[in-house]
Amino acid sequence: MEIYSVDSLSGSLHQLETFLSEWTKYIENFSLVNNSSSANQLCLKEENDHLKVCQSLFSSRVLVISIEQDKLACLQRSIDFQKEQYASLLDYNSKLEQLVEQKEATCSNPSCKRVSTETVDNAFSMLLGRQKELIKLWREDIQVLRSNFAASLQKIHIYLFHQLGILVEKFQDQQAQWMKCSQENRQLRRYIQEWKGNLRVVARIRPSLFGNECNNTALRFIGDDMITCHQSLDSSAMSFTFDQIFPPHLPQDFLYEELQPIVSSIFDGFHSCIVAYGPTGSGKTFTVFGPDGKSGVVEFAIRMLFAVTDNDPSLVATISMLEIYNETVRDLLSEDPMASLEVREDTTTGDVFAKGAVGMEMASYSDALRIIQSGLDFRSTSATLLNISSSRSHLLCILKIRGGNEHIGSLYIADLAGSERVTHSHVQGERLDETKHINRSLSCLADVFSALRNQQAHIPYRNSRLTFLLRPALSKAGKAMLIVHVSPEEHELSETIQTLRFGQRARDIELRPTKSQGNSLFGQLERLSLKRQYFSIDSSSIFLRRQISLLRQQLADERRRRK
Ligand SMILES: Nc1ncnc2c1ncn2[C@@H]1O[C@H](COP(=O)(O)OP(=O)(O)OP(=O)(O)O)[C@@H](O)[C@H]1O
Repeated sequence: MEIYSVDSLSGSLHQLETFLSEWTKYIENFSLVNNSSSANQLCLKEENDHLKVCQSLFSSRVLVISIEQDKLACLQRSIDFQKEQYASLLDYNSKLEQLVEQKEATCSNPSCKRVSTETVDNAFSMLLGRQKELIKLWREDIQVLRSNFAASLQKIHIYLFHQLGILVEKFQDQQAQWMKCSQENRQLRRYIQEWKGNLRVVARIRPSLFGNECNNTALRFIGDDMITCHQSLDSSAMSFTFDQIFPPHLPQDFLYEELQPIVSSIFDGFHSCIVAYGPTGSGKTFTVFGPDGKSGVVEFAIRMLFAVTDNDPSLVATISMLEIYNETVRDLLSEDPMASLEVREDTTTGDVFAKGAVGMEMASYSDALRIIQSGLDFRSTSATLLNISSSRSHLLCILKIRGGNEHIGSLYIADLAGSERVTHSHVQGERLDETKHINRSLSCLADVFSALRNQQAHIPYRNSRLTFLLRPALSKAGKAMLIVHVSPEEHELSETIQTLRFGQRARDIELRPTKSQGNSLFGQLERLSLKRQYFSIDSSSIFLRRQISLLRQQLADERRRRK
């Protein structure tokens, strides 16, 4: 609602008063004029019109006044309402002031203050006490839990330690049993092999030189005597069985056990040979001389010889080192290692030798190592694409045992030069000539093996210097071990397969007895004696096994009793 101000109302009343006084003056003037002549009648008419205007003006003013009065009444009502509100507010304020005063009076009273502080203090200290009690209880609980935990932990430790002990014992037991069993197995296999008179063939896989043998999915080892090979992803597996397989990373010493019988056969009057065969870079020199030139097969054989000759001063051990380079035979221990030697045959004994080759007496083990090193210094090696130090010749270390003037036996250890594909090695000139000679003499060796396997009447030993010199060991009176070497690299797979095939075929060779010998009385007697040995070993191993299980039982009983 619009509220009019008091000023605007009083302005309207003032206007009305002014109008009324003007009207009175006008009436007085009119009576004066009425008293005059007719000229005054015109004037009267005008005045009459004017009066009409004034009347209408007056009636409009009256209307305004009544509106203003209404407004005034409304305003008055509003003022009254405000006044009422104000009065009630004042009343409420005074009540509030009273209350505030009362509150202030209460708070300023010291006794009242003390009471409330004490109450709060008491409540607070009570709470604090309760909290402390709770903390103490919790601490005690934690202490108990801790000691329980430590005790449990100790119990668990003792239990686990005990269990571990049992497991270790079991493991050692199993390991010993396994070692014993595999040793017996090997021994039996060796006996069967000797009985059959075969050439022993083992395979050695060198570790990858690029550290990626795990990537080679083509080669798989099955047990300790079988290897399978996939030529391509969709081809079926070829399997090769050997007398023993030496996988990569198997230390050199594992070979020694296999070598023992063949090395010791030298004292039984045999001409034996150990031949390291394989493609270039497959690890033949590593096997024969070791990485340092003194921890290979040669070093092991010499140690074995000295173990016997040291106890028998009548026995003398000698060594010769012959190199077959481009089909010429050289003596690496002679004063002129480049001189070419002739290969001759002693028709009475059947012995084959290089005429004029030095047989150096080995005074001691260290003396032997020195001699070997002096021979190796003259060996023909050179760097090729496939091997940084490739042997370009076949090397024969010939160990002989003499008793007085009598020749007892000999062992030929051959580190053959590696076969290589010229397309792979890209050799030229002198190296190409060497490669051709190497490959040709290796193929002569394969021919000899093939003739032996087929038991041909003529064995082509004389086709190469290598096979001719090895004839005593590769004949029916000889003993031989072929170590085929292969590389695990995938890009050398075809060489690997070729080498494994060569080894596999060699396994079928029977050096003795031949069919006719097998049927002879001597052959039958020999078989019988070997059979007996075989069965006596078998029965003694059964007896030993029984003894072991009995002892184990006793040990277990004793342990139980002590507890
Ligand atoms: N069993 C092994 N463990 C570790 N490294 C090996 C093993 N066999 C071979 N090697 C390494 O492989 C490389 C080639 O070996 P090695 O020279 O013996 O081959 P090779 O067959 O004699 O070759 P070549 O026919 O060309 O003379 C060498 O670096 C050698 O140290």
